[in-house]
Amino acid sequence: MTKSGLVFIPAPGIGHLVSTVEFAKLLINHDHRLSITVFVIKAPRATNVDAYIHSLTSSPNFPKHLQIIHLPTDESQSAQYLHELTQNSIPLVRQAVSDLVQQSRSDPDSPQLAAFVVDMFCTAMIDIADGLGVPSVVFYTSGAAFLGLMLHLHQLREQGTLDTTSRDFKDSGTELTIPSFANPVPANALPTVVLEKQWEGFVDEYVKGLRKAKGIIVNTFEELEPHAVHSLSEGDTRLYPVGPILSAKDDETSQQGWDTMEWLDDQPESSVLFLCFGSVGYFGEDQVREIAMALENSGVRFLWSLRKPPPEGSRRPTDYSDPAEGLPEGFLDRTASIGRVIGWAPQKQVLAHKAVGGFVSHCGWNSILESVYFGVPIATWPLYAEQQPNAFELVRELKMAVEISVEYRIDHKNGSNSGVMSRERIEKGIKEVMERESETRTKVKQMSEMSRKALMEGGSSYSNMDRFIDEVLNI
Ligand SMILES: O=c1ccn([C@@H]2O[C@H](COP(=O)(O)OP(=O)(O)O[C@H]3O[C@H](CO)[C@@H](O)[C@H](O)[C@H]3O)[C@@H](O)[C@H]2O)c(=O)[nH]1
Repeated sequence: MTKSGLVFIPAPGIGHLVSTVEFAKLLINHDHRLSITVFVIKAPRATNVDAYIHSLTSSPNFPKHLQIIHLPTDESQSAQYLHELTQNSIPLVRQAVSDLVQQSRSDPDSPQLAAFVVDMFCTAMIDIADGLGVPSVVFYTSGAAFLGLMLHLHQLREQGTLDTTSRDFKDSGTELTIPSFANPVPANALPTVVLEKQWEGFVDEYVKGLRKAKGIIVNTFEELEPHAVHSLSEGDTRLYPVGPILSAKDDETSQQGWDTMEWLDDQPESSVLFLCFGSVGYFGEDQVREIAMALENSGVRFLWSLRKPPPEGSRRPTDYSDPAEGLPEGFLDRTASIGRVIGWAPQKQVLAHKAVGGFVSHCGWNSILESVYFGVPIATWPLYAEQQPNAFELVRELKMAVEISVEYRIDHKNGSNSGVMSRERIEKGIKEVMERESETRTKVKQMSEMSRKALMEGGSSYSNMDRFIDEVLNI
């Protein structure tokens, strides 16, 4: 039988790539009539992407009808932001898709192109699908509440009823009613892109792109965000919540990773706090000192993924060859019996380990889903992108996290941030999230069970995957 071919286009960036590829794997296993080609757009010097693709494709479990095509990268290009990289890649994707179509025309047994699944930052590629007469859906790597927020604010902006970019808006104390949130959202918990004029064009294009798609597949599950999913489904958005989609647990792990896991094996159950700030999160010297002091003063066991600020001209932090370089003098010696400082962490394995009892996170959506799946409560510390509304949703809406902050933000491009978070505030969050018995912990544990059920046959996400195949692919 000829298979239906899907073209997947994840945005550059490991957070986007991993969840998109995992969705492709899930979908192929879900329905054997499908074949998927993933086109990988890579940022210059993103070596973590190379390592990931290598470990993925060399795994014996790599599905037969999944193909990964690495598009050539111009290592000298200066584009750093997702939308710039994506724009620059349009001609490459157009060519690669055209080659694929040629191939299927010359071989009637090869998969026939049925649809595009494009990342939320790659909606510019929808035009390529339109040209070929196939439908496109968006793969949304963030949550439903944030999706609703962007759609709603854009609508208000178009109607001319709200300008969130005026100078004093963020600190005005205004609270907004947004249908995908059950509680009013304070202005200072909105993402930077809707607060600053310079992003207006980007947001406009982003939302219009989402509206062009035939539907939106969201990496969430109905039980996690019932209010948001309901509010979006009531509107005219065709929504497919199919998550939580996490990357496989048996990823290749570095020697440092193995040492870390061995160290965790020796720690008491639920005793270790994990601190990790995503693929591009990092702090300056002053902030690192405050975190170190908070950890030392709290006396809590910890595993800290500390990244070195990027070299000039790059946005990607690197690992210290010796973490002592970035830390206050003597810190490592004083905390040797209770803590470890590492670079890039094997995050999923860490969160899955029974010794880990709390997570200080920047609230990237994948980190949230991983912590929910493994039942580890978060202390929220957003940095950039949509992490402020994510943190707000976790703390105030879902009551599944404790707050270090929901409004903190860093803009490395402009060199601005919300100041240095004090050691006292960090220590308070640490102690709260590590409480052995709390409503937050109970809720997260319950949601962890629900997240697993959602993916099983008959579960909400499983059924939504069927609905996507029926409604979009018509097979
Ligand atoms: O030391 C590390 C750091 C990260 N990760 C993994 O990398 C991914 C990080 O993803 P995420 O938590 O979503 O954070 P970002 O990398 O910051 O992701 C970007 O993309 C997300 C999805 O759209 C957004 O929610 C974020 O705000 C945006 O910054 C997760 O799978 C982590 O397990 C590691 O394995 N080790």
